[in-house]
Amino acid sequence: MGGDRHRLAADGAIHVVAGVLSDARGRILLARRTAGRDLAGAWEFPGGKVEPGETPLQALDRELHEELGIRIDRAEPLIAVPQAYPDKRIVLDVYRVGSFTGKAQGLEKQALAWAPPDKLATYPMPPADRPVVAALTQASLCLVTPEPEPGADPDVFLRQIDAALAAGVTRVQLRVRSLDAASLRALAIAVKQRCDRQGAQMLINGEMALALELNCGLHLPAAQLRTLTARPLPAGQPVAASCHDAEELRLAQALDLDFAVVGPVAKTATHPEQSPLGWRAFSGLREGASLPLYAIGGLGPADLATARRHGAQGIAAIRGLWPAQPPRAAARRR
Ligand SMILES: Nc1nc2c([nH]c(=O)n2[C@@H]2O[C@H](COP(=O)(O)OP(=O)(O)OP(=O)(O)O)[C@@H](O)[C@H]2O)c(=O)[nH]1
Ligand SMILES: [Mg+2]
Repeated sequence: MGGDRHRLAADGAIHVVAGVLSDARGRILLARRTAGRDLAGAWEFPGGKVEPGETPLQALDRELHEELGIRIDRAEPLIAVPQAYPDKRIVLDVYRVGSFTGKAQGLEKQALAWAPPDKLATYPMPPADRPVVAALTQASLCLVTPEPEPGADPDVFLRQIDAALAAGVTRVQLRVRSLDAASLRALAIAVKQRCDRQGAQMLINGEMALALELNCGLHLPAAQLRTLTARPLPAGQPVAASCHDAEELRLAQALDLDFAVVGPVAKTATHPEQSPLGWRAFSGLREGASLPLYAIGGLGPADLATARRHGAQGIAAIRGLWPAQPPRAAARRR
């Protein structure tokens, strides 16, 4: 609710707040937009437009009180998604409501549903909500592996993978161009085993045949993305792409890819020749797409909150997520 008065963000976008409410079983509350409003029939996170003079949390508390009859005790920022619709631009500013008082009811005749997180993606939702669902259900840290040192013992590389997984990485893009086919295949099998063991997801960069053989994901460099006319793997296997501009993002979305990695956001040691996008341009790209994005380029786990504020579901990094020192082999530890 909220009538016609609403607050515009500094760049002219409509500021919308929405809440993620969970029940004791971890299910998440969705509300169905009623007939006669924009995006009628779509499922959404309850909320609405911020009014002049309100803070985002005051607006969220008011909206959830009007729409559901509850009051917020505690809420934390989850992700803010800039999104361009045909008739307007919004920023969907989503909060995880840690605790609330009252029992949620559909006070505006809207249907409500408590959805298990793994079922969220099956509800038809507005485009701005897709990155929100990704932020709730997918990896926030995506490691892109550095090239193995020439001639180095592959075990050192694998121990570093283990350390990165132990530190919280749950998605790994194996990006290796310097090895011959047999060594790459052996390394990919070993990395996949480690990811499987830790419940992490592996995508291999550029190697479609290996992705099929190992039943893992595929990450497309932008040049390879541009050669495709259809999604290269079945729906169960994730496919992602590196994108640098709106056209590559459109293509990734048209091919129904699962996510894109966009950057470089900041200056990065591994690609010093590329000039950085900056967060403002990242948000501009975010606004025109609805697939989940990872921000990459000079970032680390400490940048996750900033990335989420600009609509990234997570950060991807080589150096930022790679253990600085190869951990010693277990056998040599005393
Ligand atoms: N509440 C909410 N709005 C969303 C979501 N996703 C999304 O694109 N929107 C868009 O954000 C805009 C504001 O939402 P709203 O219609 O709930 O605003 P409101 O409660 O103040 O009601 P109003 O229709 O009386 O102005 C709509 O254009 C809506 O389509 C979402 O998950 N939750
Ligand atoms: Mg509303």
